[in-house]
Amino acid sequence: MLNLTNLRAAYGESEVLHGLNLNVQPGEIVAIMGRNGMGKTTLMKTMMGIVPASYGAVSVGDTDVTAMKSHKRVANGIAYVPQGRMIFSAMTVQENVETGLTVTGKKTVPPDIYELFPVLLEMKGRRGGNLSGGQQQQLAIARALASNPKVLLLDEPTEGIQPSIIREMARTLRRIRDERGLSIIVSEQVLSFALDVADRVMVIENGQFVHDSPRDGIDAAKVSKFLSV
Ligand SMILES: Nc1ncnc2c1ncn2[C@@H]1O[C@H](COP(=O)(O)OP(=O)(O)OP(=O)(O)O)[C@@H](O)[C@H]1O
Repeated sequence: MLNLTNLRAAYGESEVLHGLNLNVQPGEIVAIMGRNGMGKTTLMKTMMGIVPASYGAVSVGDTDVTAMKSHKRVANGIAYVPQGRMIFSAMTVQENVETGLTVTGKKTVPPDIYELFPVLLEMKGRRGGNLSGGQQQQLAIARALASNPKVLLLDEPTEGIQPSIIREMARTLRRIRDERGLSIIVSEQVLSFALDVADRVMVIENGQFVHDSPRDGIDAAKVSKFLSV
């Protein structure tokens, strides 16, 4: 569903992604793990078209999106929950979710989105900035789902979230995958969350994938070693 081919990206002269290859199947959840500064956010931004690829390709299904601006990528089925969530704090919960509808031409939020996140329905008139961290994360996921994506990208969704909510988030993401059949790519530093949520775990180090393992039978100690400083 999502394919990266020899993907490279740089900030000025400094190359950060050194030729990444990845093939994510429809309905597959892939966790990309790595320490701070290893390139996870840059990879997310390059898939989303916020950072341009300097070489290689990003495609969704049969569509090559490498040359497309971000909003066109959204229209082609990629949705993004950025690190730090980037909720519009002065807008209401409902207005935040509605911003995700733009590419669909719909005017109202489909009820199944609020079914996934009942707390957002309760709070739909509240300002986004008044929600807790966990609720804001739900809002950011709801907003991303409003564009009806084929591929959902989440950049370190557990950052600043309590452990009990993190477990719930893993369950919700699997439910979203089961109900909608979409593919999910999540960048992460918390191994327990990655093992809860993902079908496959990759490790990125200095802009290269250094480990790729199915969740079942994974050598968790080895992955953990990559993550320790
Ligand atoms: N805007 C930028 N300009 C120049 N260099 C950058 C920029 N953003 C990131 N970098 C560098 O690119 C490398 C990868 O950073 P990136 O943010 O992708 O890592 P990360 O794995 O997401 O880390 P974190 O977990 O801290 O978000 C780092 O060396 C970082 O200093």
